[in-house]
Amino acid sequence: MTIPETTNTTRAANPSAIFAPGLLDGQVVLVSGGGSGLGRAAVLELVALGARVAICGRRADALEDTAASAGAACSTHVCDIRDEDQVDRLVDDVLARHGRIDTLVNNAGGQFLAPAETISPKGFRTVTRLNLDGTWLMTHAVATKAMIPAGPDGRPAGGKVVSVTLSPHHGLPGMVHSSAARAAVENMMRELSIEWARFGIRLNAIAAGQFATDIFMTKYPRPMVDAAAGLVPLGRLGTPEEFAWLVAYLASPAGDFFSGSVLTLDGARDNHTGPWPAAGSADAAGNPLTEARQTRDPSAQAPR
Ligand SMILES: CCCCCCCCC/C=C/C(=O)SCCNC(=O)CCNC(=O)[C@H](O)C(C)(C)COP(=O)(O)OP(=O)(O)OC[C@H]1O[C@@H](n2cnc3c(N)ncnc32)[C@H](O)[C@@H]1OP(=O)(O)O
Ligand SMILES: NC(=O)C1=CN([C@@H]2O[C@H](COP(=O)(O)OP(=O)(O)OC[C@H]3O[C@@H](n4cnc5c(N)ncnc54)[C@H](OP(=O)(O)O)[C@@H]3O)[C@@H](O)[C@H]2O)C=CC1
Repeated sequence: MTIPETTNTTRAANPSAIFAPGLLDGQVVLVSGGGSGLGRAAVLELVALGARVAICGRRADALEDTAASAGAACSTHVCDIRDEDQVDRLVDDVLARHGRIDTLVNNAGGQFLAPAETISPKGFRTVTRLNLDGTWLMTHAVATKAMIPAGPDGRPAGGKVVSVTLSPHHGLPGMVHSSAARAAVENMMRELSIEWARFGIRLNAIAAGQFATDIFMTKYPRPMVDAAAGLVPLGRLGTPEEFAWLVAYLASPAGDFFSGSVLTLDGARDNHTGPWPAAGSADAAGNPLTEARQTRDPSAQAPR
C-alpha cells in the first residue's frame, strides 16, 4: 500500500475567531477524516493556532482539498482506519514526518440510516468496524507508537485523544449500529482514561449533535434533515466551527485536566426532543404556562 504525502506552501489564511494565535505552537495533531466536514473545520482551526496537522481518510482528493486551504503545516495520508496495516503505516509516516503526535482526533466515522430490522449482519458489522474498531486501531497505534514511549525527558511522552461520538444518547432511531458503536467508544475513552493516566494520556469524547456539514445536509432523507433543527432546543444545527473550537480547546493547555469525559455539543438535543415551550405548553404570547400557586388556609387544616 502506498501512502502519498503532500504539503502545501502557504500558511492558513484565516486566523481563529476565538483563540489567540500561537495557542498550539509546536503541537502535532492527527485528525482522521480531515478531508471533509467537521474534521476539515478542526484542521483549519488547529493550523490557524500554530499546530502542525496530519490528516487521513480514504479519498486523496478530499485530503488534498483541505491541505490546499490549510497550507504548509498540513500533511495528507491516505488511510482506511479499518485496516490495521494501513493504520500502522500511517502512524509511522506521521512520526517520520512530524516527529511526535500530541493529540489524536478520532473524527472519521459515519453510518447509514435504516430501520433496525432491515440491517443485515454485514451492514451492522460495516458500521461498528468503522466507528468502534477503527477508533480502537487508531487510538492503540498512536498510544503505543507516540504517547507511551519515552519523550525527551525519559518519561512517557503522553498526549490527548479526542473521539467523536453521537448525541442524542437516548437512542437515535434508524441508527442502531452507530448508537451501539458510539456508546462503546465513549466507554472506551472512559476506561482508557484510567489505564493510561499513568502515561499522561488524556482521553475524551465529543458527543456531536446535528451539525450542518455537507454530508449531513445531503446524505439523509430530506424531510428528516429539514426537521432536525426543530428537535434542538436551541432551534438550530451546530456549525462545523463550533465543533472545531471545542477540539482546539481540548488540545490546548486549557484542556489538560479533562480526561474520561463525554462533552456533549448539541444545543441541548440530548435533554429534550423539541423546542420549549412545546405545542400546548404556552400561552398566546408564547410564554411557558405556569401552574397557579396553591393557597392554604391554616384554619382549615385537619387537627392532628
Ligand atoms: C431526526 C433527526 C435528524 C436526522 C437523523 C440523522 C442524524 C444523524 C446524526 C449523524 C450524522 C452523521 O454522522 S453525518 C456524517 C456521515 N458520514 C458518513 O457516514 C461517512 C462515512 N460513511 C460511509 O462510508 C458509508 O455510509 C458506510 C456505509 C458507513 C461505509 O461505507 P462502505 O463503502 O464501507 O460500505 P458499503 O460497501 O457501502 O456497504 C457495506 C454494507 O453496509 C450495508 N449498507 C450500506 N449502506 C446501506 C443502506 N443505505 N441501507 C442498508 N444497508 C446498507 C450493506 O449491508 C452493505 O453491504 P452490501 O449489501 O453488500 O452492499
Ligand atoms: N454532521 C453531524 O451532524 C454529525 C456527525 N457526527 C460524526 O462526526 C464525524 C464527522 O462527520 P461529518 O464531518 O459530518 O461527516 P463526513 O462524512 O464529512 O466525515 C467523515 C470523514 O470520515 C472519513 N472516513 C470515513 N470512513 C473512513 C475510513 N474507513 N477510513 C478513514 N477515513 C474515513 C471520510 O473521508 P473518506 O470518505 O475520504 O474516507 C470523511 O472525511 C463522523 O464520525 C460523524 O459520524 C456525529 C454526529 C452528528
